Amino acid sequence: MDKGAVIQVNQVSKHLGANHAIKQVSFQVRQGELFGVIGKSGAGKTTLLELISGQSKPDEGSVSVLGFNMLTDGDKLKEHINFLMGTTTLIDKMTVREALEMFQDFYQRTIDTDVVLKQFGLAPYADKIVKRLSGGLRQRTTLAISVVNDPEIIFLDEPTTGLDSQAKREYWSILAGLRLQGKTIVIISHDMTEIQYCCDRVGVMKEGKLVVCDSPMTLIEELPRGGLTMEAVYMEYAVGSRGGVEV
Ligand SMILES: Nc1ncnc2c1ncn2[C@@H]1O[C@H](COP(=O)(O)OP(=O)(O)OP(=O)(O)O)[C@@H](O)[C@H]1O
Repeated sequence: MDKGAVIQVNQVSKHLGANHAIKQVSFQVRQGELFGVIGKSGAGKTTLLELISGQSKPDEGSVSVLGFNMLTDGDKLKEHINFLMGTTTLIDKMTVREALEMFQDFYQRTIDTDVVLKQFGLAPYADKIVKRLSGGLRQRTTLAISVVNDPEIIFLDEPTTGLDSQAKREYWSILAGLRLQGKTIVIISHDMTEIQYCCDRVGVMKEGKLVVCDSPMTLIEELPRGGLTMEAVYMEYAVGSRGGVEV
């Protein structure tokens, strides 16, 4: 693993039924990075996140996270990472505090509930039922859950989908705070504006391949046909004909 890399993915492939969902993907994520994964629906983003967070195993290739080999040391890694899916259904009927406490039980190392509530501005809502909160506060609750074990790496699958602009801004400002604490964050998003302004680097997926991976600014500046935004990068690599380029 390169110095500074906390995630190292080497030539990873994964089949899901008849689908070749991930095709020889290689990349690294460095310590403290906010790393975005983008691509069309079905491109393989969630499957990739599941592979690097230890939720599933590759058919070929290797994944090393924080120096742990995911094939042999997945259980040891659990304490050091957290994986947040988009849904809040599981915690809908609980209070915010109950939800945090339930997830704390999964880990040996945990942060005090009141500290987490305060950090995420959730103290006034601690005894409210999650389902009755606004979308922004619900997503803030799920993000708070994702730090209960003080993880070094957090994986987020489309956490801001459905949020209004203000709630998105609040969400990303909390992510920026977590990054300042040195946490590494890998996030899937369909919102090219938030990807452009908030991520350190972005990987673009197309049909199971990682077709390009760099900082948003570099990707924009090096667009072969020009363009000023991540939207143009998305159209070029995730949708357009350059989607077959290997990195
Ligand atoms: N359990 C499964 N069995 C068979 N094929 C699957 C399974 N889960 C996903 N796939 C297929 O694997 C491919 C990658 O799916 P994946 O969910 O990773 O895409 P995605 O980029 O996350 O899409 P979205 O943006 O819609 O969430 C798709 O073609 C999908 O239909």
